[in-house]
Amino acid sequence: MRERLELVDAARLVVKVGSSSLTASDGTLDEEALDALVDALAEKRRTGTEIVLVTSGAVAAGLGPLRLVGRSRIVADSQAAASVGMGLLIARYTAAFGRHELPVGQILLTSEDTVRRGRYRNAARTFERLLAHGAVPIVNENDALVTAELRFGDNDRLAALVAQLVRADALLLFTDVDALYDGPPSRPGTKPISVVDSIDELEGVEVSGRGSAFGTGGMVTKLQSADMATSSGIPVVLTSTSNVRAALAGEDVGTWFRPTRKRASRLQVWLEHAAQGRGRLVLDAGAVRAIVRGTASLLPAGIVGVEGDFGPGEPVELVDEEGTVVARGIVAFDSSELPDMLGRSTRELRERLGDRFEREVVHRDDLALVAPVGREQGS
Ligand SMILES: Nc1ncnc2c1ncn2[C@@H]1O[C@H](COP(=O)(O)OP(=O)(O)O)[C@@H](O)[C@H]1O
Ligand SMILES: N[C@@H](CCC(=O)OP(=O)(O)O)C(=O)O
Repeated sequence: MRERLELVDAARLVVKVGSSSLTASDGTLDEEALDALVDALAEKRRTGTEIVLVTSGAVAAGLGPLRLVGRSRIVADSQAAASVGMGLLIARYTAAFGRHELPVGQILLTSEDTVRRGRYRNAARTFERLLAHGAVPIVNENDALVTAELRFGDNDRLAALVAQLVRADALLLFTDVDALYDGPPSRPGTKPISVVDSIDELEGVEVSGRGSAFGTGGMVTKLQSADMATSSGIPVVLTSTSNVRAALAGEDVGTWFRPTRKRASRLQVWLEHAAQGRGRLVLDAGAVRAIVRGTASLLPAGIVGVEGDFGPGEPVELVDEEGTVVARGIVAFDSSELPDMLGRSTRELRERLGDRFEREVVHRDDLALVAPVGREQGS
């Protein structure tokens, strides 16, 4: 398939490998599998493609040394295992990439690092510097410290966020099945799906949670990840870890998820997929229509209510009068300034309050539509 050849000379790829691919049947870290993966990635790196690796396996790798049998149900035990296991994992990756003279940099993320704009930008900067210095960033969730409320829990969606953050050309999800199947692969007669144009077309395809004792999230979170990436213009390959070389070479292995939208700016991607509004602006029906059309900025005249406490430069949700979130955007005014401005024209505001008030409340470059309406945008 010609479109897959994009992978041959891609500038930047995000590769995610699941616990099931890095764990031997006795529950210990499968060093041979890890070395084989690194050899293939290093070879790709030599051809000029930058690689960011999102790796799972910290919890699984830490269970053995702590003599915790199977996956403990106690969260604190998993966190202790992750702390021990992440050290082992990174040591192994450092040695394996070291054989190819490639330094690695460890990045442990929490959802807070993506929700806050300053931290998102900071993370993006660190990735850029690591890549500029020729290092391979190795990413996992900061399992040892993250609380239940702030947890991604699975690395599939984390990998999609990282792909957006570093503006990758493609996201590759490596797991223990060779493709997405039209039903649980263990069921006789199920068939692999080679191309997905849109996640919506998978209605009726049965996907389930984790497939092995070591994975988290199973195919459900992989499809969520593919949806996040493709809706921001990033194609996704899903296949087994044994197909790494073939996938990187653009061969027809596994499942290829086509991008469903054009590439958006980093700010727009952040607003749509990661940001959390600090407050809400309630829009009248005319303003909602103008925003959904995708060409208008939000002016004070179209706002009928303000909720929350926020300052200029912070993300807010734009909601219709029923409370449905239509878009998220960066607001230009403080929440205390807005009530006096509502429903007024910008000219009237300039005359009453001064030049600073003759401007958009949210500029159209600083806003992103939110699904389901947003799905139609820019496609
Ligand atoms: N429709 C499906 N197609 C393919 N795999 C599926 C499907 N539904 C469930 N699965 C399961 O998803 C598993 C992969 O997810 P998971 O165990 O979380 O792996 P990883 O550790 O790589 O993230 C597979 O082993 C497979 O059994
Ligand atoms: N962050 C956890 C892995 C979570 C996870 O998503 O696992 P998996 O489904 O195997 O990719 C760890 O390193 O053990």
